[in-house]
This record gives sequence, C-alpha cells and structure tokens, in this order.
Amino acid sequence: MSDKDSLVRLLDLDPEFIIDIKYATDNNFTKQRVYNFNDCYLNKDTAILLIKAKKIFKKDGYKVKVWDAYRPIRAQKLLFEIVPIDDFVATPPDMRKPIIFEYSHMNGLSVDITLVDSNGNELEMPTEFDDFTEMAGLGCDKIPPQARKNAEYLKSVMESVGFKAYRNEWWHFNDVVTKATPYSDVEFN
Ligand SMILES: C[C@@H](N)C(=O)N[C@H](C)C(=O)O
Ligand SMILES: [Zn+2]
Repeated sequence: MSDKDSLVRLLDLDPEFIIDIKYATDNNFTKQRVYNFNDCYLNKDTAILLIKAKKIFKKDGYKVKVWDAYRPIRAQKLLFEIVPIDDFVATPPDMRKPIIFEYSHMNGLSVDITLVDSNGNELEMPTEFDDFTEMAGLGCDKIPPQARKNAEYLKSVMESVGFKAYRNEWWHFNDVVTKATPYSDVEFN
C-alpha cells in the first residue's frame, strides 16, 4: 500500500466538517505557506474516530473545525526549524535511522481542531491556535472559566471516542487506538 493509499480525504467520508487548514496559508506562526493542499487528510481509522466525535458534537449543537491533520515530514521539519521546542512542535524524525512510529501528524493520526457554534462562531478557548505559551496547556491555572469549560468539553468528547489530548496544546489530539503507520512525505494536489 502506498502512503497515499493509507490516507483518506476527510470530506469524502463526511462533508460535515469545517476545513480551515492554517498551514496551507501564510496565516500561521511561520508566516509562510507550509504545504499546498488546503484539505484534510487522515489515516482512515483516525478519520472514522473523528467522525464519531463529530456526531457527539453535532448532537450538542457544535461543528468541528480542522486546522491541521496529515502533514508531510518535510513540513514537520520546516515547523521545527522555526520553533525548535519539542513541547510545541514535535522533533522531526531522522529517516536514516530505524524509527519506532508513533501517532503523529506525519502519519495522519493527529488532528488540530476547535469547535464552532450554530452561529458559525468559534467557541472561546484558552488561546488562539499555535499559541506556544503555558496558557495553551490545560494545566495552566490562568485560563478563564468559560474557555476552560469549552476546552475540557472538547477533550472529554475526543477522549470518549479514542483520542488522547496533548497536555501542552488544547487543540491537538492523538489517535491512540489505531496502530501507528510509517511517516509519510507525500504531498497532495
Ligand atoms: C505545531 C502544532 N500545531 C502541533 O501540532 N504540535 C505537535 C506537538 C506536533 O508537532 O505534532
Ligand atoms: Zn497538532
């Protein structure tokens, strides 16, 4: 199976997501376009889990907005060159060495998301996307109550279907159910 075959386009499985891929624009912390595909690709099983979560959010009146999903190894390297802090940007792999693959954006097992209400407004959350400060972690005691409540709701639903929240970034979730596949460098478009 090629890399491309193990990744699916989320909207082909379910059109009810809002796709706002920040790294396909220059509106992200790098101030440049990181990759060309303005679309959400995920491991198929991860996409199925996300659709499960979406159904719960939908019942509660919310939509899921996806900021990032699959990202090529090349893109991970670029992000890390700009912010080389492993707590916020995962260290890219050295592909010349043997690697134990884990859940990652580089195999489409991680997603960066937020929630949107019925008026199309993003829910108040602890920070903006990719705010690499302590405020982005749910352990921070300075988060306003409503933002904390929203982020904890997001986390509880995502964890109920098999994702694991990432302690440093309220928006980042790893699929810890699906067997991790090799990282990929494929580009779409
Ligand atoms: C860069 C940020 N959006 C993110 O996804 N961070 C995690 C740790 C990652 O790079 O995998
Ligand atoms: Zn992420």
